[in-house]
Amino acid sequence: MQNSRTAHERIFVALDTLDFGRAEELARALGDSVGGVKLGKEFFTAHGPEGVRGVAGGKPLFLDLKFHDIPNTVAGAVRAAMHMRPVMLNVHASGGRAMMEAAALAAREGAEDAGIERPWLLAVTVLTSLDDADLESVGQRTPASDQVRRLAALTADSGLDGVVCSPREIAALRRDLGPDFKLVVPGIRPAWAAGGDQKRAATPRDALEAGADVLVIGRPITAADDPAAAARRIAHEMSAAA
Ligand SMILES: O=C(O)c1cc(=O)[nH]c(=O)n1[C@@H]1O[C@H](COP(=O)(O)O)[C@@H](O)[C@H]1O
Repeated sequence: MQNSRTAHERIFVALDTLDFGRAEELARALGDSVGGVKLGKEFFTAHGPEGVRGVAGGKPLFLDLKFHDIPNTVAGAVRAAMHMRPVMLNVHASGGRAMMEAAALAAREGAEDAGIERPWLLAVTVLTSLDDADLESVGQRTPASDQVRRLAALTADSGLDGVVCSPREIAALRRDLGPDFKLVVPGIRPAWAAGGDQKRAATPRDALEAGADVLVIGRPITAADDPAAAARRIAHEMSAAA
């Protein structure tokens, strides 16, 4: 996938719903206001690959299935995912180097088999819904910001294109890993939107200024009375930062 230039092209809208009709309607209504759609575990578990192809249509697709398993299993899943023609796909960095290397090889070979351009292969670092106290409760005493940097370095070393991180870590990762490493960023909350379950969040403008490549935004757009207007408002706020 090419790095997008205009603000709205950098937005991938998260269509987190079980309702196929609603996802289709949102994808249609938001068509020109965003750069692409993100379909993840909620929609995929309900509607499978066929549902994903149906909703994405020809739009750029971020397939967010966050694979995390032994290398052989993840490689097979990545290969199968290529038939949904994603431009971005993710695994969990905490699956480790061997898993990520297997995923990278599978993405190269799978894309060739499916006759598509190889998607950006990304690794999720520390979920944006977790803070330092949550990490500590699962035995992880390193602060989220340090853990994200550690996992992002491992991701780069394992040959992936970039990471999914929170807006709070963008600046440090840009310094650590340079301008070409892809930073795809959920946990985006305009000042006028509800925070919900996102704990490491920031505004679209701050995320863009810090150096995000793509912003993943769900409820601030999809739960708005007029989703297309909300997406345009966010793109406008981002343009002010560019
Ligand atoms: O990989 C992701 O996309 C992801 C990683 C992460 O750390 N945090 C996170 O929120 N996401 C996804 O980004 C989207 C954010 O949606 P909203 O919180 O509604 O804006 C959801 O679909 C999440 O599954």
